[in-house]
Amino acid sequence: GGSAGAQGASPNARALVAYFSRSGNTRVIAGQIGRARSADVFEIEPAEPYPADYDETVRQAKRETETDYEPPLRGSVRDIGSYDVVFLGFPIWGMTAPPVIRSFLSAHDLSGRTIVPFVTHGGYGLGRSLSVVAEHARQARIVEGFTKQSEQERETLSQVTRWLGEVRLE
Ligand SMILES: Cc1cc2nc3c(=O)[nH]c(=O)nc-3n(C[C@H](O)[C@H](O)[C@H](O)COP(=O)(O)O)c2cc1C
Repeated sequence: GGSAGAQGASPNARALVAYFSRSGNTRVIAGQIGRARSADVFEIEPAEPYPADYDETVRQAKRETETDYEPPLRGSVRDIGSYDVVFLGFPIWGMTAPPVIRSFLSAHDLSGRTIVPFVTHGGYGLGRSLSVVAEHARQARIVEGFTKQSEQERETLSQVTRWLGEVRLE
């Protein structure tokens, strides 16, 4: 509805939390928003899951971003038009939004809706991500969101690998 949409994230607006997360940092924030605002929560997932291996995922994501590929989604939001506000969460992948975020925005008409981005990154900032969101949701209003520097899976993995090389079993 137009008037509720114009109020942005007012308490009466019907809100959806839609997020993508690989290692869980963004998922924690999504859950908190969902509980605090009694909002529906939708996890954006590719139809074909990314590899468990981190480096393979980095390579695949790089390829997909370079070719503007929009991976098919596992599911979509029923009746997206019933939401006034969409809290849209994702991690930064290769200095931009992950490919599935472009898929999500292409598959859901957010005209006249308010998008509130929440973004986690490993220390290199938001990159191009917010312009990519704007380019794929041209008729939506995008308001200032939330950003947090979070754990890097790569760093955790290398610490664990180092430790496993030294662990004393007796
Ligand atoms: C494929 C991939 C690419 C990444 N690229 C970046 C990057 O360009 N800049 C950055 O700051 N962090 C980068 N990161 C780190 C994540 O943005 C960061 O750890 C984020 O909090 C992960 O969120 P998640 O736990 O919700 O998946 C990357 C992580 C992955 C898996």
